[in-house]
Amino acid sequence: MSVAEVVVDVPTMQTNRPFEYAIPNSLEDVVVPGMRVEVFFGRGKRKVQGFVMKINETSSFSGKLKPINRVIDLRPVLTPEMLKLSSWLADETYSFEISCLQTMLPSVMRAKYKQFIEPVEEFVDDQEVISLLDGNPSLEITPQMSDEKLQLINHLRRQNKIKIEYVVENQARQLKRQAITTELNTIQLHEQKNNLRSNAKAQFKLINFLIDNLDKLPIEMGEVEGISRATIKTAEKNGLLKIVEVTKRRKPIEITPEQTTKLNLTEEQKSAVDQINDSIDNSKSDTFLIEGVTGSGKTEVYLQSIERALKQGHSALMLVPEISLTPQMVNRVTGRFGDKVAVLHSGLSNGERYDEWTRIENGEAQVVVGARSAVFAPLKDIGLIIIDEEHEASYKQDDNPRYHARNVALWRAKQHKCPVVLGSATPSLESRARAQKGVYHLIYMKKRVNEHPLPHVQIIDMRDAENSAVKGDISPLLQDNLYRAIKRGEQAIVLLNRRGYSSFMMCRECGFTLKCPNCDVSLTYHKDLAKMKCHYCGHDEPVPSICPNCKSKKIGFYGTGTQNIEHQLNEILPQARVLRMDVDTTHKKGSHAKIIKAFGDHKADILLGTQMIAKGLDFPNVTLVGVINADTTLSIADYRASERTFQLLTQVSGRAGRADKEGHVIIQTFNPDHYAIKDASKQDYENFYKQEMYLRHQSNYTPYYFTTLISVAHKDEGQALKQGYWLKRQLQEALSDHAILLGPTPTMISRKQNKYYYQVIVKYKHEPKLHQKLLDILNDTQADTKKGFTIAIDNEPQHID
Ligand SMILES: Nc1ncnc2c1ncn2[C@@H]1O[C@H](COP(=O)(O)OP(=O)(O)OP(=O)(O)O)[C@@H](O)[C@H]1O
Ligand SMILES: [Zn+2]
Ligand SMILES: [Zn+2]
Repeated sequence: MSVAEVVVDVPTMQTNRPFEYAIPNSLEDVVVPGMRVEVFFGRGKRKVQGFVMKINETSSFSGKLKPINRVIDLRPVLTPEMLKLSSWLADETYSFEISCLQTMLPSVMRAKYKQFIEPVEEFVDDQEVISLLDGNPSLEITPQMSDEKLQLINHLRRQNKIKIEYVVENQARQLKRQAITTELNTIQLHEQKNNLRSNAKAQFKLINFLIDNLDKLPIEMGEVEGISRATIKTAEKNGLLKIVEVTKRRKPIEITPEQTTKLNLTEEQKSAVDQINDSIDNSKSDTFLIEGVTGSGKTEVYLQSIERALKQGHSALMLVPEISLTPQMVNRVTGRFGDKVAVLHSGLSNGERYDEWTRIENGEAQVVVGARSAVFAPLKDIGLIIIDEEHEASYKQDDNPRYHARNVALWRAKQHKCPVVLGSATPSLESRARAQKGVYHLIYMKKRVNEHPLPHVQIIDMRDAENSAVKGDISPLLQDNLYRAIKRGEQAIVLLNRRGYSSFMMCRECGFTLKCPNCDVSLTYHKDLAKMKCHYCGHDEPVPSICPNCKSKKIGFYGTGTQNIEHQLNEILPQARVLRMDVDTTHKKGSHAKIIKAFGDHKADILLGTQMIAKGLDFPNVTLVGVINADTTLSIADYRASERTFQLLTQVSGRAGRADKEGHVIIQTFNPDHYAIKDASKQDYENFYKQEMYLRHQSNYTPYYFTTLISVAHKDEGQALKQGYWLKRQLQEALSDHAILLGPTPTMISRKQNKYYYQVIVKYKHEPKLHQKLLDILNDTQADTKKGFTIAIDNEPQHID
């Protein structure tokens, strides 16, 4: 009798290891690693889900093992590589292995779903298949199914005669769409048309539509434009057409872009591609850091390296920040590799994501483009992993497991013996420092493609009399340049690093600001709702007309939002067409892509937006970039404030003058002498790197020190603080004198969701005992005496608030 090692879905420290279960004889062939099973867990008869990690011939346990109750999946949902990765990830991120396993699953398999068996096309007439399906087109798999039947299913699946499909319950219906078709031919349709009464205009139009599209039928109802449902129904009654159900193929790439071919590489591009290809050819897991100025053509380097990997029979994975997953970027990749590409991002429905996942898993798609979680794509034999805009904070997940996609990519590259390419115009200090030490290979791309010059950048001091005298936030110089760019028929991008109409309300009489009663953060005015809203917990309340504190009427908005700037632009340049892109205009699915397309088609002159417009966009007609308030990111309470400011300004400046016309950038600031702003204006990453490294060294920050942030939370503030001190004492025991321990301090937003948060920060260089100590602390917080507390451990936090 074989034994399965199962990680159960009980996220506690005590259960954070595999448990042994007997595989009943009837399931002997069915159970394989990577499948989910149902088992009884604990003393009570509690049914839980678990992942089969391993199968052994014998057990190390002397007593009687409980048997596996039933299998949940009839095929493995995780590859052996993913199983191995989960153990490493759990350790690396101080998470439970079960959380890591769940994270790697496509979301459809975490939701409520049904499993169906369908025949593989060539085997529709196979006798065994027919008898299994009982003559039906598909068969639902239920928990009541007999083991014999499961074995037969498994047998047929291994022979590739049937396939198993997952369908999310509430989406199952969406898979079927109504469509129209007809049994009449062209001649018969023309006859019908001639028989119509002269006033039957709608029917006339419908018949014409059928005649024109005869070869495309059946056509989904939704795609029949300008013809009402009633018209279709009437036609159906008259025998003109039939309404049928069709299965909608959920494919996220709707427009097939034009096929593109290799560009002739520049010297710098060629040198980069050669180095990467050499590693691909020799199966070396090297890490390259491409430090390439904006517009230096990094994407072409990625594409030609991917091509090499494919040519060698490998697959390739390309990660981009969620916000850069625009049709522009996706088209560049699909334009080159067509159907071989699968795209994964959060805008997909569960069904779409499942379809893409399946195409990757069965080898149909060999190139994956996706945001952070695509790093878990079940690709086999990876030949190259690319991380574009490698400095982006969004590659780190904010909740458990707090993994960094870069680290996961490096782990996978070792398994697959393939290179990793990190690319950015503004690399993270960590990566750049690693390249300095020779851990990564540094590749410079210092010139823009075709010798296009970098944009000319002007810094505007907003403290100057001329600028402070203007009503509003747009300096005379920026106004003038916007006017002239538009007059020349060119386009401009205006960046404002804020959200909402005005960020918060303040009384100019007593200084009172309106705050969230739960969260201790300022409430934000939302014009669409005409309400004040909390960005953390969603609390909202009406806009006050008098100060709740001193009853003065001088309470008003403070700060500026994109809607306000849009209003100002409309006043100053009434002839300019402005497109606004921020959280409010992009929350609907697909709206982000629509705005970018409209701007690309020159349906607007100015693209105004928050930091989401700063990266990756490539519009040849944009010659002017304006930054309204460069200082916002400088004032965030985080040691990375300068780095973030430099990155943002360099990236957004890089949107100007990417093609034949020269670019011009105007940065408005109250801190014109700050090095982050000055270096960004020269696109001088190397100088910024030197200065910032010096300051990090002075104050013992990353990359000179490692950082771990541990936070505790409790409903009672006193309890949270007490726990913070307990945490500190625990850590002190394990750490040497060289480590730096900060806190406990309340976090800036100390009352998120009605809980008080206290945090302790450890800065260290070499502390061999720290890792185990943190695991022990996690273990201790599971004790009954610690009920009501939550603890979070964040290795190398991306922001500290
Ligand atoms: N070898 C080449 N010949 C001609 N045009 C090229 C070549 N390589 C790239 N380009 C074009 O140059 C432009 C800029 O390239 P790309 O967008 O890849 O730059 P990038 O390095 O990714 O910049 P950013 O960091 O700003 O996103 C694109 O329009 C691209 O099509
Ligand atoms: Zn709140
Ligand atoms: Zn007041």
